[in-house]
Amino acid sequence: MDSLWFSDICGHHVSPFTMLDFDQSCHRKHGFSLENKLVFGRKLYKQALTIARVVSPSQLAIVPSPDKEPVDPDQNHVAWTSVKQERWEGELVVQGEIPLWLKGTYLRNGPGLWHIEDYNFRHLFDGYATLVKLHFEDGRLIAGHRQIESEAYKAAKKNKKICFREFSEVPKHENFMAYVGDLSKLLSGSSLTDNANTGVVKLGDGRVVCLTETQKGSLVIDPNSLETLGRFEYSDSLGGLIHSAHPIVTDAEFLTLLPDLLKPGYLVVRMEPGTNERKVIGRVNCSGGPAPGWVHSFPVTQHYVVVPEMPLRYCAQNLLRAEPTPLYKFQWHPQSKAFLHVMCKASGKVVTSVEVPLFVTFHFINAYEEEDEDGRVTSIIADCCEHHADTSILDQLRLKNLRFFKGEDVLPDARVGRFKIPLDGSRNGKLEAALDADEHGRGMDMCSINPAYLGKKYRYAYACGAQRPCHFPNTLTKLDFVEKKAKNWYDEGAVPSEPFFVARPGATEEDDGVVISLISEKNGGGYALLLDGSTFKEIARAKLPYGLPYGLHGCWVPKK
Ligand SMILES: CC(=O)/C=C/C=C(C)/C=C/C1=C(C)CCCC1(C)C
Ligand SMILES: CC(/C=C/C=O)=C\C=C\C=O
Ligand SMILES: [Fe+2]
Repeated sequence: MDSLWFSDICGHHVSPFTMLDFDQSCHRKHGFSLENKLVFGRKLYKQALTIARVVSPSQLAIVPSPDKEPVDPDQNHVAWTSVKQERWEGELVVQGEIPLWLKGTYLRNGPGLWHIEDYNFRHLFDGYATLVKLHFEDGRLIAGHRQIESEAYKAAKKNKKICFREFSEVPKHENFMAYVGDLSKLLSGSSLTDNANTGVVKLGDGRVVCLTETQKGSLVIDPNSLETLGRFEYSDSLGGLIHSAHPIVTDAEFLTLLPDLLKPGYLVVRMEPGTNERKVIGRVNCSGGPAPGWVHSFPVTQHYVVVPEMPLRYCAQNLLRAEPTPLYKFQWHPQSKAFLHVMCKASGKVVTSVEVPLFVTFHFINAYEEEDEDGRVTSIIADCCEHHADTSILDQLRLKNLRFFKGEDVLPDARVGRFKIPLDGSRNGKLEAALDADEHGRGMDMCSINPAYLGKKYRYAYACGAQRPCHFPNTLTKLDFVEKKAKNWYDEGAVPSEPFFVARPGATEEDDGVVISLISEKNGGGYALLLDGSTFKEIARAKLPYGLPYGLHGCWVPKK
């Protein structure tokens, strides 16, 4: 095996020999003018004063101790253990056969480093980004991983402490005045993280960008060397601090949502390949609640953008807090209800806003238009990985919960939630399971589809399901929405990452292609796995020199 070995995460030189038993201890408003910023500033300042009144300065100075690393090393699954070293690259030995048509690079991003010195992070989403590549060519596989050099990561390494606000972590303040100073930095966004640890997308112009929920956390990377090339600077003046972590990216466009926390609503924006300028398609005002619902992702059809308004809403007070709340930067507002808004992509007009049953989702799977016999669009179907309107999944993703699996069946139930949005002016939409959730063990998240079916009527989706008892989705699952059946792949004790579908060039069947996943094994090992998109049977696997931490979302960069 040809391989390059680099220094470990703390800068010590590591040889291939010492590596395998290396010890862990040595891991973004429309015209957001200055005036708006000042209004936002005043609002936040008032909230800060309220918090300061109820919490004494000494309490503000104290950040509660993070969750401790597990004592029992047997419980320390590699999926939840910081990546062993900064970077590695090498060719893998392949068992089985990689189809010769598979030419390109699968990239996967995720939070792979959950400690700085002896400070252990709290939540899965806090980790500093680890980018993984699997380059397929001529039946061979070159793998590699590398830490993303965000300002947040570099500063943490240099100063040996967290320096920016992460998902649940806030830099420790020396005193009350430092806390107030940090609040003013929050207004400009300068204290927010740029730790691009959620997804990676290939823009129509070829640039590859890693993303998270803060706009400043949009970082351009080189898909071959995995080097961080710099920040993706949005050249427009839309302002704001956060956006959806999952833009819809095709060769023709980049669509995303910018939540407006001041005047609750969302801007739907579009960016053309070769530009850095987002243009506003339209604006949706929220139908309920004090703030917009969290928009980690959203679906599109061929002519419409569906804007979800989930009752799990952003919460300005929680953004300001020095210590995490049970729902982190969010708050559950069931009385504010749940809505789906449908915007025409061409005109920017909101064609309908319907109330739907309460729901909780991170990930929309796909959406499409239903027509009558005259070709008129009568309704929209939108599918998501739905957590039964239960926010407890966010808590389940705390590292202490992920690291302590003692065989209890504690993964909250989830299903494929299928929304039906009538376009006849009715005020209510429906939400039902697209298939019996027992087909996939009542676990459901981390989904992909054949990208050729984006926004169109589709039959298949790939996701992670559950073989119970479990505490985290542990199967790779192929969902068939016509037969209402699922095929499941399972390896005892292993944690598979999001199954990613790559279509065979020239394919005419929706499921003609392969599904790629990276598996973290219970013995500390790991492997890249290829399943046949149709049969869902294994066609190849390749062992990595050491197991990698769990990762989130990926993209495919075809070889030109
Ligand atoms: C990894 C994942 O799925 C989600 C990550 C979410 C992040 C990093 C959210 C970060 C945020 C801040 C750092 C402050 C502003 C609010 C919010 C977007 C939640
Ligand atoms: C890993 C995950 C949910 C698992 C639930 O069953 C959600 C990840 C969200 C971020 O991309
Ligand atoms: Fe996601």
